[in-house]
Formats: sequence, C-alpha cells, structure tokens
Amino acid sequence: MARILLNDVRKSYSGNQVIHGITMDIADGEFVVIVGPSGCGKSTLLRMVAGLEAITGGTVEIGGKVVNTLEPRERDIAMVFQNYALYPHMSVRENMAYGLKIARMQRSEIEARVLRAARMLELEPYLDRKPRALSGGQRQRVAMGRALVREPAAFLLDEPLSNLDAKLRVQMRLQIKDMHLSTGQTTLYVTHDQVEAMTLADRLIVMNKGVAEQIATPLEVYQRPATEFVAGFIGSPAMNIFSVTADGDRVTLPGGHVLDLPDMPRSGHLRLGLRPEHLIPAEPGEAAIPVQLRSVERLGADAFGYGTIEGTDVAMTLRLPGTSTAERGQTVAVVPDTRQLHLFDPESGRRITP
Ligand SMILES: Nc1ncnc2c1ncn2[C@@H]1O[C@H](COP(=O)(O)OP(=O)(O)OP(=O)(O)O)[C@@H](O)[C@H]1O
Repeated sequence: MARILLNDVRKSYSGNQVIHGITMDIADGEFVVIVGPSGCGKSTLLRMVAGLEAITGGTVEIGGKVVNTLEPRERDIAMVFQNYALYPHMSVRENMAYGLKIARMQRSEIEARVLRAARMLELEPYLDRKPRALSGGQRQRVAMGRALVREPAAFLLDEPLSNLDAKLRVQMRLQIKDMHLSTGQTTLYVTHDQVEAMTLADRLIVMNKGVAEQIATPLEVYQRPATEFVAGFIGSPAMNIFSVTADGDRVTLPGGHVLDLPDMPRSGHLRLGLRPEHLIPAEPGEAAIPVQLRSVERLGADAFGYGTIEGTDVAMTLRLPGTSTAERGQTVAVVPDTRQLHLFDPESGRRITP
C-alpha cells in the first residue's frame, strides 16, 4: 500500500503541453477518480504514474520514492486497461498466475493468491476456461484478478468498464467498490462516466484541457463546484447556467425577467447556475422564471422538462414530479431554491462565494 504524491506534474508532446501542472496528495488506501471529457488528459496523467509515458516536468512519488525515471515494473503498481489484454491460449488460472511466475514466486504462494483473487471476483468456476469461453464481464474480472494477485502498492485502472453493457457496468462497479473495501489498496481510476466517478471515488480530480479544475469529494464537487466547467460537467441532466445582471438583490435574467434574490455577493454581470432539481413551481403571481417546454421525458418517479426561458433561446431543464401533467408547448413558472444558487465570474469561470 502506498501514498502517491503528484507534484506539479506536466506533460508535453513535441512542445505542445497537454498536462499543465497537477499537484495532489493521494493518501494510502484512497480511491481517486480522474474524470473529464475526452482528450482532457486523464489517460496521460495515469500513464505517467504507471511509467508508460515519460514525465516532462514535476515529480511523481509512490510510497515515498520519486519514480520519475523508474520502469513500470519497478514502481510496484498494477494497471488494468479497458481492452483486458488477456493471453488467449492460457486458461483463466494461467492468465492470473503469469506475472507471478515471471517474477519467480513460489508455486504454493502463486496458487494461494490466484485462489484468493478468484474467490473475491467470483471466478472460481471458470479457472480452467480460456478467455474466448468467457463473457465480457468475466474477462474484465480476469484482467482485474491478474492485477489483484500481484498485491501491488497501487492499482491504476483506465476506463476498465467501458466495453461492458450498462447492466454489467453496474455489477462491476459494485464489485470494484467491494474489492477496494477489502484490499484497502490505493487506487487511481480514469473514467469519463460521471456515475462511476461519483459512486466510486473518495475524491475526484475533475480535469479540463490538462488542468485539474477541482480536487474534492464527490459531494463537495456536486454541491460547491469550483468552476463553471465543473458545474456543467458533473450532474445529469446538467446544471442550467446562464448570464444575469445583478443590481443589489434585483437580478435580471435573459428575456428581461426579474427575480429578487437575497444576499447577492456583488452587482454586475454574473453567470448563474441552477440545478434542475432546485427549481420549484412558483405560486400564482410570484416573480418567476417562465420556462416554455419543448419536450417532457417521463421516467416514472420523476419527469424532466426540457425547454427555454420564455422569449429567449436559453436552454432550461426542470425536474418535475412523476405525476406532473406538464406537456410540450406549455409554459411552467418556476423559482429557484435560493439556498442552492451557484454563481460564477463570467471572465474566469471561478465560483463566487457562497
Ligand atoms: N502520443 C501522443 N502524441 C501527441 N499527443 C498526444 C499523444 N497522446 C495523447 N495526446 C494528446 O494529449 C491530450 C490528452 O490525451 P489523453 O488520451 O490523455 O486524454 P483522455 O482524457 O484520456 O481522453 P479519452 O477520454 O478520449 O481517452 C489529447 O489532446 C491528445 O490528443
């Protein structure tokens, strides 16, 4: 087990910087998820920790040792990739044992470790099968088992569930969580799936264009996004974010609609963020945001209304009760829950208190 320290880690490809200095102290046993849109540098960051990419600047420390110039096999880490990379001619047992055999571990110890991992991953019935006779989920568990038997200081996983169907992904997500709880191993996990990120992580690194926009627990990221980018990226359906002008507590919205919002931290142009669940039906006559609905999606317990602020093309998503009779073409008047406002600086995109 190990603590991982990233200190101003940078990466350039032929002079083009793609990771712009990431610093983070990952505690021994912590589960950290690197999340962000395609191309933001998640895999590159993970591969630098693994030793599969050279580090252009800064240092990576694993278990108190700077590993910048160490080969992957010298770093005491195990990596699981999205494409499993199993040996087709070997059985599940042989696939899992292979790395240990190469490391000349004693046979009895290899067997014990393979059995322990197989039990944890519910692979015991398949130990003598070849990969081609396994389902996608089973193959992914073998890839996981192969990493597990090495009992490394840290686990690095790059989108390990992206080749599985939705139902299997949920199962494997729970299994990964269980595995982490029982091994207590430091884990770095890359995904672009925010549900995986929110449910697995002790802490998240939310990345955008090679920068860590926020490093915090999933709940902090959801409740107090540090930037407009994070606010828009985390949460489904996404947060409604639009430009407003504040004059004291009088706030003018797109379309000229005016709300009285208490405790505005400053006047002038601001970006206002409101999650769909924090918009409440207005009382008759109350100053409200009129939302003209373009479509309503009914999910049973809830319904989502997609539309625009009346008289504008500013998109708004509402979360309505499953019993709502709202329909496409109707206008629904809503007011924000004023304890749940998010305000961002229009220039820097950074959160303005609260
Ligand atoms: N070998 C390379 N040479 C040049 N540029 C590269 C190389 N590998 C990655 N990049 C660039 O670095 C940036 C980050 O890539 P990376 O693969 O880390 O992103 P990612 O967040 O993992 O994306 P995805 O979710 O699509 O896998 C991208 O702009 C990519 O084009």
